[in-house]
Amino acid sequence: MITMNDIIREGHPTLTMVAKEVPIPPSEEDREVLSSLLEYVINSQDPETAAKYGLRPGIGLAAPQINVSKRMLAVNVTDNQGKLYSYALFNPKIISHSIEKAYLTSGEGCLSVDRNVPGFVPRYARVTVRGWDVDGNEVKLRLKGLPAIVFQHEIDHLNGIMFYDHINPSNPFEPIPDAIAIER
Ligand SMILES: CNC(=O)c1cccc(C)c1Nc1nc(N2CCN(c3ccccc3Cl)CC2)nc(N2CSC[C@H]2C(=O)NC)n1
Ligand code: NI
Repeated sequence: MITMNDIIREGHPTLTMVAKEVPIPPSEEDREVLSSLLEYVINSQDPETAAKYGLRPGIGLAAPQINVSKRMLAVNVTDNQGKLYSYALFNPKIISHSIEKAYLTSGEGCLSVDRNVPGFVPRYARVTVRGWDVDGNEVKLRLKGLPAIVFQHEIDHLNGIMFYDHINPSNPFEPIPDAIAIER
């Protein structure tokens, strides 16, 4: 199982690399890595398991964060209508998105960033993501709200982008025009 010792932190070169596509159908090794990402996110949200293994809670994790520079991510998040989005995908890609933006009013955190970086992170309000699941089946997701934010944060990791790269350096809390404010 993945623990915090496996998660690399900012300053590690892998976090700023563009990760490689995973051959589909996936190898047994790639399937195990993808499953371990989802296992971590789920474990980290269970208070007992998180306390037992010292896991920092997260709702998303990308393979580069465990020093595997391959295009894989896992998300386990409930939206504000109580719908659970639990996905582990190979080669996820945003194939369309809204013009409208959205952001978390509390800012974003990252398991690879051991500090608080305040500021609004502008994201697309709605995205359509296509990827492949652990069995090699194509998956297409239409996302909005917090799930859309998390997928964009994790897909950024596959392109070597950190959430704070999107924060306005001169005014981190500058209002984002016409954007949806997501309170959590
Ligand atoms: C600087 N302010 C903040 O961090 C911040 C501050 C307040 C609110 C939010 C909403 C913030 N923002 C933020 N909070 C989260 N969590 C909220 C708590 N939660 C959690 C905690 C405990 C048990 C179970 C769970 Cl579920 C885990 C996830 N996660 C992310 N991100 C950004 S997208 C990837 C995702 C991620 O998994 N990061 C590790 N951002
Ligand atoms: Ni992150």
